[in-house]
Amino acid sequence: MAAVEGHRVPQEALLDDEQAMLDKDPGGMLRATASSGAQVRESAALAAEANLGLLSDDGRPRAVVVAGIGTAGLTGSILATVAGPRCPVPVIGHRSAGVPGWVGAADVVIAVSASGRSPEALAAADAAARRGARLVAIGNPDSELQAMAERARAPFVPVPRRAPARASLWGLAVPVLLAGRHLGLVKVNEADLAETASRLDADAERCRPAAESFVNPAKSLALGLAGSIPIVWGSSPLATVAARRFADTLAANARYPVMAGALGEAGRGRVGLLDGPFGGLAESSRDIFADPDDEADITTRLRLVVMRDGGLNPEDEADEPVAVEERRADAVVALAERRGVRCDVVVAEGGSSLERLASLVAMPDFASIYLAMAHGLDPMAVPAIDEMKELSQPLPGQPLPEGLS
Ligand SMILES: O=P(O)(O)OC[C@H]1O[C@](O)(CO)[C@@H](O)[C@@H]1O
Repeated sequence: MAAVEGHRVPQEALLDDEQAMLDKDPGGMLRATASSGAQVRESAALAAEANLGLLSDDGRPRAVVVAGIGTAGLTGSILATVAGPRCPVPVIGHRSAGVPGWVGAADVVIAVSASGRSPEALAAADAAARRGARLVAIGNPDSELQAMAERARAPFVPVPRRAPARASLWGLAVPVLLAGRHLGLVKVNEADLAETASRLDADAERCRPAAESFVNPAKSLALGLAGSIPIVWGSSPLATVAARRFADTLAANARYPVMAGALGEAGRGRVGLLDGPFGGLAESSRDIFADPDDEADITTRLRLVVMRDGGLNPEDEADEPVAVEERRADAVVALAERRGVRCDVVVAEGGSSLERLASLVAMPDFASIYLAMAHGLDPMAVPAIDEMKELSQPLPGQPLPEGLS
């Protein structure tokens, strides 16, 4: 096994030392995350140059499949949530190789891969072309994905790969949304994109490494979560996408086990965790006078993060009124308080769904990086992912996914 470096017990002081943090980030994860606003602008310009208009030539599709894995796969959830509950066409995220069996000429496949070479996205592009579905591909220029799109005479949006996929979310998501706009699924306009980019810039400024913990919401969220098991619940479908994103970055960057999901669903089952050995039971038996540095006294505790949406306005066309979501969010905060389970609330802001999503994603993205740093972990290099890829390579002679050779 590769040697794993870092400190099991988080070291708060590390987050006050800007140089130590930058030393722990040789790949530039903080810088890449701070470029989110620039990614929105750049990808909007790149998408405008790609021939996405081709997508609208054949009218509204029967269904749209967004194919890709990891962060690329999350762009499908973003398209679905920004399209909202009244979207006239099903938007389906497909996170394994190829496309669902029913996909045919009436459908659109959006194949997304930051590297332009994930087997999942390549197999989807190949399957879409063979089945006569309309295809659009998004990813690294001069990649296998671009070559496949060209062979299929499909539009390709070349998103330069400057960082790992998880720090390229906005660069990948914007072309997916703009493809969705050409298909009549979303109404994202230029002002929404500009405001989203500005918000991402402003959050990067608030969360910059030089800003100390008491004025830096990402550092204080990271320190709050340090040593706990985070549970992240979203109050609405949009907030749930942000909750899942936070679970992804906490796992990949900080290597924390996280539970994330929709608060509505959690309220019918998983909310029981608040009563259990890591929730209320841990809190009621905790010795508040114990020395926090005494390892024998460290109790693993839950920490709840509630992503609150609040909706754009109370007349939102959702099937569930905003007031119901709001009451549920208040309820879970009250439940946590009654049991002594610590809780953070992140509240969405902004005038469009996209900007609101950005407001729930940006600060927690930084928090996941600071949490990695508090443990002395390089947030970018994840040896387990490389080892996993290496060990799961197909053996010589074993079949590859459909369409790949
Ligand atoms: O976007 P890509 O390059 O297809 O990669 C898919 C996923 O695979 C990883 O690179 C891990 O191998 C993730 O970081 C990423 O989200």
